[in-house]
Amino acid sequence: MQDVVLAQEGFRLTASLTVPKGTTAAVIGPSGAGKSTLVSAIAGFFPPVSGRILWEGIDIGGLPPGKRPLTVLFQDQNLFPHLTVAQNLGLGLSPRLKLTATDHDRIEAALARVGLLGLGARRPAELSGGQASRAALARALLRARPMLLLDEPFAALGPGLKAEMLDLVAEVAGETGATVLMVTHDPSDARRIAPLTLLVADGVAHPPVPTGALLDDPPPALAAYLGH
Ligand SMILES: Nc1ncnc2c1ncn2[C@@H]1O[C@H](COP(=O)(O)OP(=O)(O)OP(=O)(O)O)[C@@H](O)[C@H]1O
Repeated sequence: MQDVVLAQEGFRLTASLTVPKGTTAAVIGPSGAGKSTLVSAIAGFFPPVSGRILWEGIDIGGLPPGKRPLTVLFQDQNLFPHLTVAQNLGLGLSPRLKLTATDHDRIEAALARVGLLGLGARRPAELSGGQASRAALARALLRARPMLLLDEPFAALGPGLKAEMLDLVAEVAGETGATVLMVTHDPSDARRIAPLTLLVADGVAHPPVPTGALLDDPPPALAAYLGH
């Protein structure tokens, strides 16, 4: 992000930073600091006032969300309620759901990977919150875009399940070489899978720094947020 300025009423955030390709970076900072806004801007849902957003040196700022080289996972509203779970996953492969036999096999494999084998025929309303999160993650995995943006998609899960999902993200990101940006309120999420962390506080999205060092010796804005 080059000299990016994001603003809405009473709120302004600047970002000049680079996330190294293929790494996982956590995004942490106080509530209302602008973490979700930052992710929305990268995903193309929130236009910056100024500045450029580049992927591999190419300005993606003019592209609509669906054309950007990324998948974004939010806490809610990831699944279409009128489609089955399998069809929702299918959207990760073909936006018009023109699916081949191979596609169906891949969908089954993705469901198995997130522990949802046999639930493909259900509608999202017939899943628990945790199962819905896993289905959304499975679709993101099938989409296999170079960048994965996570805006607390696992916040509603219990600690064990959340850890499992994080590990799955790390595993798949490792396999595919994806660059991951993960908004979280839980420093242990960052320690678990993100070598780098990007602090959003006081109107600035700071460049990513090594997670352990940042959390062990936090600057004042982060220390206050962490309750140190
Ligand atoms: N639709 C909106 N209209 C006006 N202001 C908004 C809107 N959405 C968010 N804001 C404001 O923008 C700022 C950044 O919000 P954002 O959701 O990005 O913060 P956040 O760091 O993700 O917070 P949290 O950790 O609580 O989710 C906040 O001051 C918020 O009040």
